[in-house]
Amino acid sequence: MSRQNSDPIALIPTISDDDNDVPDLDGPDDDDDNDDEMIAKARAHKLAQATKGKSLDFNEQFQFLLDDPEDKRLIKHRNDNDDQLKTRGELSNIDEKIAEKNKPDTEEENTTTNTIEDEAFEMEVEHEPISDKVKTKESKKKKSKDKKKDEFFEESPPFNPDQVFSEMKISRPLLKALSAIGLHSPTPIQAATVPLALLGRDVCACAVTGSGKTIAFALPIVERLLYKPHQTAPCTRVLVLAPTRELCVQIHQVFRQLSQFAHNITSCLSTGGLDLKSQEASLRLQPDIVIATPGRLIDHIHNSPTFTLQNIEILVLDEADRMLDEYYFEQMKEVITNCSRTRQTMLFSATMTDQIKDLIQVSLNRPIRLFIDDNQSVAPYLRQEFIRIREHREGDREAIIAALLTRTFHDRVIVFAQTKKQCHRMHVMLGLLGLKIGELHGDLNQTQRLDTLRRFKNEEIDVLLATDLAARGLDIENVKTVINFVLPNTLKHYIHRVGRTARAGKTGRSISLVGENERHLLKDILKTCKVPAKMRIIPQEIVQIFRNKLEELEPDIEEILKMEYGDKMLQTCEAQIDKAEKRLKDSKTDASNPKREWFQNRNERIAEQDKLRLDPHSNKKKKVSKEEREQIQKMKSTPKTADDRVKFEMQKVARFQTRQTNGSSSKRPRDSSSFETDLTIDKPQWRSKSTPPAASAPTKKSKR
Ligand SMILES: Nc1ncnc2c1ncn2[C@@H]1O[C@H](COP(=O)(O)OP(=O)(O)OP(=O)(O)O)[C@@H](O)[C@H]1O
Repeated sequence: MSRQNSDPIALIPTISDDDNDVPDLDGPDDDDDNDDEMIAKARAHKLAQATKGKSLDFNEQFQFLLDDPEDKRLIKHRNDNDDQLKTRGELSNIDEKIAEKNKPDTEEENTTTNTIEDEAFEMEVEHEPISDKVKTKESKKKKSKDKKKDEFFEESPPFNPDQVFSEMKISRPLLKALSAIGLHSPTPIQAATVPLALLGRDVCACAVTGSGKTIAFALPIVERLLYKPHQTAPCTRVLVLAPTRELCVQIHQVFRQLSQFAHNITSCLSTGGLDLKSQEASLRLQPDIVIATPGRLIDHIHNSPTFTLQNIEILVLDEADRMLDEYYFEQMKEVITNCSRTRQTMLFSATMTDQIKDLIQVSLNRPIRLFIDDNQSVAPYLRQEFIRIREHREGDREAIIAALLTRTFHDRVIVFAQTKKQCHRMHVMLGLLGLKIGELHGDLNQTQRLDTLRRFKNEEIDVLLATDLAARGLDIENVKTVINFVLPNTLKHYIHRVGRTARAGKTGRSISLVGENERHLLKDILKTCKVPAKMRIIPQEIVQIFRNKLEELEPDIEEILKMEYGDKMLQTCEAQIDKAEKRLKDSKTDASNPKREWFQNRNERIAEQDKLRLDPHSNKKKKVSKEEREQIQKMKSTPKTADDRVKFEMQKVARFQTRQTNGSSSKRPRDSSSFETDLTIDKPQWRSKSTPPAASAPTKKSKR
C-alpha cells in the first residue's frame, strides 16, 4: 500500500482481482500490486466527490451526455462495419481512389476481406472477457503552491456566477441574438469578463477549453459598437487575431450571430488562403471588426492603401499564448506597433504562460487577471484514457488506431497525428478499412481545409485526421472522442488537443497512445488530472489481427499514395505555369500593379524562416554534406515499416522538445527587456495614452 502511495502514477484497478492478463502502465515492477479494494473504494468515493456539483458552470438547459459509450462497445461490430461501408455525401479525389480499391473486383477478393473481418469478429466475441479493459489511474495531486501575487495585474473583482444575460448590462438586440442562439446564462468566464470589458479594461483571461471564451470577448465588443457615434466616418475599430484561418472563420461566425439584430455592425475576415483582392475590397469599406491571422493582416497593412490600424479601439488576441510564442513573435510585434496606442487589449487562452508577461508588461494598461481555471486544466467532463505501447511494439500503433475506430469509436472522432504525412497515410489506410475519413492539415489548400471541416461538422465523415492545425480553438459540436496517435510536444499542446471534446459542459473522451519515450509527458499529464485517468488495454490478439489486416492492405495503400503523389506533382506544375503566366501578364501592366511589400526584407524573412524550422534538413538553402544528402535520400526512399513511421512521428516531437529545452540558438531571447526594447526602439512612448497616435506607422517597408 505504501508503495502504491509513493508511486506517482499508481493504478486503481477497476477489473476483477484475479485477472492476471492486465498489464500495468508502470511496467513489470508494479505488476504485483494487490489491487487493494479499500483504496479503490476510497478513490471511487473521492472521484464521486470531485465530480459532484459541477453543473454550476453551465446553463441548466445544457444536455449532459452521461451515457457511457464504453457499455455499448461490444455491440454489433459487424453491422457497424457494414454501415461504415455505405457511402454518404460527396467523395473527394482520394476517397474516390480508396473507393475504387475497396470495390469488390472479383468474388475471390471480396471473400478474403470478409474472412478477415469474420476472424476479427469471432476473435472478439470468443474472447469477450479479454476485450478492451479500462483501469483507473489516479494522479498524484501536487499541493498547489501559494501563488505569488503578480505585480503587473490587478486582481479581478468578484462576479456573480448565477446571473442570467438579461441581468447584465446588455442591449436588446444582443439579448435577442443570445436567445436566438439558445444561450441564457453566462459561463463563469463570460460573467467575469463582460462587465470589465464593457468598462474598457484590459484583461488577461484564462479558462478551460470549451468554456465560452469567444462570446466572453465578442459580447462586450458588439455591445460597445452598438453605441458607436453615428456621424463619424466609418473606420475599423476592433481587431481580433487568432492563429489559424479556420479559427478566424469560426470567430467571424460568432460575431455575425451576435450582431444579427444590430444592423449597423460590420465585420470582415482577413486570413491567408482566401482571395486577396476581394478581402482588399471588403477592407476598403472599413468594417467595424476585422478578424485576422497575423501574416495576411500585415500584408494588408502594407499593401492596401486605405487600411490602417490607427483607429483600433479594441485588440483581442485569442489563443494569446500561441500568438505570442516564437512563431508569431516578429509578426505580432509589427501588428501591435501599428495599432492605436489608446486601445483596450484583451488576451484569452486556456493555457496562459509566463511568456506573455513580456507583452503584458509593455502593452497592457493596468490589466486585470481573470483566471477562472488554472492554466493546466482540461475540460471538467473529459475522461482521459491512455493506451500503453510497450517497448518494441511501437509498430502496433496504426493497428491500435484501426482497432479503436472500427470496433469501438465509430463516429465524431478526431485523431491527431504529428505529421501531415502520417495523417494522409492514415486517411488512405482507414479509408480502405471502410471508414468515412477526412484530413485537415497544412498541405491542403484552403478550400479543401474548409470543405473537410464542413463535412465533419455535417457528419458526412465520421473521423477527422488532423495535425495540430486543428488543436486550438475549433468548436465542433458533439465531438465524442479525441485520439492521439502519439503524445504531442508539450502538456499545453495536449490540453488544447483533448479540448476539442467535452466542450460546453458535455462529456467527452480522450485516448492517447503512450510509448516508453513519452512517459515523462504522461507523468506531467497525470499530475494535472483532477479526475483519475484510465488505462485502456487492447488484447494483443486483436492488435495482431489488425496488424495482419493492414499488412494485407499495404500494397493498395502504397499504390494510392503513389497515385496521389503523381497527381500532386501535376498540380504543382500546373500551379507554377499559372503563376508564371500571371507574372508575365502583370509585368505588362507593371505600373498599375506595384510589387507587394512586407515588413521584413528578403534576407530577414529567410533568416526568420530558418530560425523557426524544426527540421534543419528541410532548409533547402542550407548547404548539406554529401553524406547527409545520401542519408536523407535513403530515409526518403526506403519503404517504411510501421515502426519507422512511428519513429518519424516521435522524431518531430523530440526536435520540438529539444528546441524548447536548450534552443537558445533558434529561440529568441524572451526576457521582458528584449520585448520591451523591440517594441519601444521605434516608438518610445507607444503605450502612453497622452500621446496622440502617429499619423503613419514607422515601419520598415521593403520589397517582398
Ligand atoms: N453562455 C453559454 N451557455 C451555453 N453554451 C455556451 C455559452 N457560451 C458559449 N457556449 C458554447 O460553448 C462552446 C464553446 O465555446 P468557445 O468555442 O467560445 O470555447 P473556448 O473557451 O473559446 O474554447 P477553446 O479554448 O477551445 O478555444 C460553443 O459551442 C458555444 O456556443
